[in-house]
Amino acid sequence: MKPTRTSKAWIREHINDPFVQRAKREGYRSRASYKLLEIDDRDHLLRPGISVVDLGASPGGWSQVARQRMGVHGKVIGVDVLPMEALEGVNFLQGDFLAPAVQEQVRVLLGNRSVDLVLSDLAPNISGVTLYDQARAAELWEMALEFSLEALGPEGGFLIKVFHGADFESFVRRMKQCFVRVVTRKPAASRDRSSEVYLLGQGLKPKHKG
Ligand SMILES: C[S@@+](CC[C@H](N)C(=O)[O-])C[C@H]1O[C@@H](n2cnc3c(N)ncnc32)[C@H](O)[C@@H]1O
Repeated sequence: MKPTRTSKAWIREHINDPFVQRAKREGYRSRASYKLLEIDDRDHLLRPGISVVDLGASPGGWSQVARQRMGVHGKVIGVDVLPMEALEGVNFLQGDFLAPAVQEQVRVLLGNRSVDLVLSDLAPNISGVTLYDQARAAELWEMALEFSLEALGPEGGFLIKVFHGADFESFVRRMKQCFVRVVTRKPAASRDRSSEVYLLGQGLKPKHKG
């Protein structure tokens, strides 16, 4: 297929992107690694020995950062509908996170252990139909939140990528109902023109504690 003008512009921008070049040099699988590195520099989420579930893990940039910063101890479970090349110290599950059977597999991998940190960089494929895409994204946010409420320990954290748009404000309100502390992060590697931001919730409010 002949590349369109927009896809050519995207490829040019991608190749020239300083974070893409840096990721290549430094051995990260995606430019997204720099988003988590910056957030973690500020919020100190990744500590040795914790257990982390990385939703939307492929190609593995966030799981790499988690593993690096946690050292050899602790658990990292990655989930993605796409395949992911194996990463040492990361349990990867390929499947649709919206499927109850896939969430059950994550629980089995966790054993009886509660989760310290749920990361969600989940993003649906964009169809171009705004209302449909927003609804798909909001469904993923809600599922990731529901999973976190059930899986996190009382002091756990939940970092999620969301987009400004129809469901944004109501999702922020939901986060504030569930977590003691909710902050917004927009790391430098998140492009200015992108409506994405990251929400970080920490500490479950009493009615959500297990
Ligand atoms: C922005 S990418 C994640 C990049 C990753 N954090 C990294 O650093 O390499 C978003 C991912 O979400 C995944 N995804 C979207 N919907 C999903 C679903 N329902 N279940 C599992 N993964 C999904 C996509 O396949 C894609 O790999």
